[in-house]
Amino acid sequence: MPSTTMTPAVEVRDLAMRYGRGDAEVRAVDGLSLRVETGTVTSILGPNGAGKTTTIETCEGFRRPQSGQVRVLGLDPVAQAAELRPRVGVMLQSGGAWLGVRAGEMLHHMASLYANPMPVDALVERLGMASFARTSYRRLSGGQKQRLSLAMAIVGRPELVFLDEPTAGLDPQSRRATWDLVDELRRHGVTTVLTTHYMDEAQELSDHVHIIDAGRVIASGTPDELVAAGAQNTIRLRTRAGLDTDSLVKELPEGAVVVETEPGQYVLSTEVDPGVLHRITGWCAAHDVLVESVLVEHQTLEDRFLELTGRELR
Ligand SMILES: Nc1ncnc2c1ncn2[C@@H]1O[C@H](COP(=O)(O)OP(=O)(O)OP(=O)(O)O)[C@@H](O)[C@H]1O
Repeated sequence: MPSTTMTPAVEVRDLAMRYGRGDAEVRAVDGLSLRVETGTVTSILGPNGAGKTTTIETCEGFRRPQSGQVRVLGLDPVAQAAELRPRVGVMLQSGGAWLGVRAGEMLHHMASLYANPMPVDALVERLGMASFARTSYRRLSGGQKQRLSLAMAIVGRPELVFLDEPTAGLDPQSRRATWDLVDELRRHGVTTVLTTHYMDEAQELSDHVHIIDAGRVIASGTPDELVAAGAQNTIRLRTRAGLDTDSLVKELPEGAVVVETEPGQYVLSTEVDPGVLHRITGWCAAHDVLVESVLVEHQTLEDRFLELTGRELR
């Protein structure tokens, strides 16, 4: 694990970003600080609207910090954009290519902008792009655009790469190929900053995770550290939809969280002992609630996320 005294690949200090003014003002980022250590895969997770994209776009140099400071590879991403461009790869969620250009041509063009690009044909093979290399950008499916966009981000052999939801909408095989690629980048010392809505992806790939909510970092650590810091257990309860979760949570130990993740499915983050289970079933009986199933499990990163934010990632 790299030493924390090294210059971090990304350092964000007390960043604040707003959109609009007056009554319409939105504080998208509100005093956010985080570090991404060199050579790590670091995930930024948060519910919709938490401020992830705004933070990442500021790191990429697309937005100027309104207050606070951002350093990328020790440089200012706006003032020193020209110096950073050959060293940083950016995977955009959409766009970045001309509509009429063929996927393979676009990648060759991108490669030609760098001094020492990866061999394009090998990358095309690697990401399973051969079948659509001669297809024009406008005819690519969403998943094919994702793969092209990933290839464009890494073809120049960047030291640091920002991947915004790299596997959204991909089939399991392409998803696995992307994971393998991120792993290989790490083995070559490349730093990856990832946003994802898939918790299994964050858990599998990340050395470090920052959880963002309402424009701030609310928890950071390795996936294991984050889980270890939470309630040890999760109770999954299946019954009818629309239970009064505020009333149910009063039966649980202090600090417990109850979230209805889908109609009729509840996740209870709480310490568990036989008395707690007894109180839950007692509450159900008192409220005429027939329980279909109760499962007690160890907490996962996804459960920890629910416990911290009270919301699902999607
Ligand atoms: N161009 C904009 N104009 C006005 N408000 C915006 C703009 N872009 C984002 N916001 C608002 O800023 C807040 C943070 O948005 P941001 O896109 O950074 O969050 P996010 O964590 O990336 O969300 P998601 O997971 O939905 O992509 C949200 O409330 C969003 O509605």
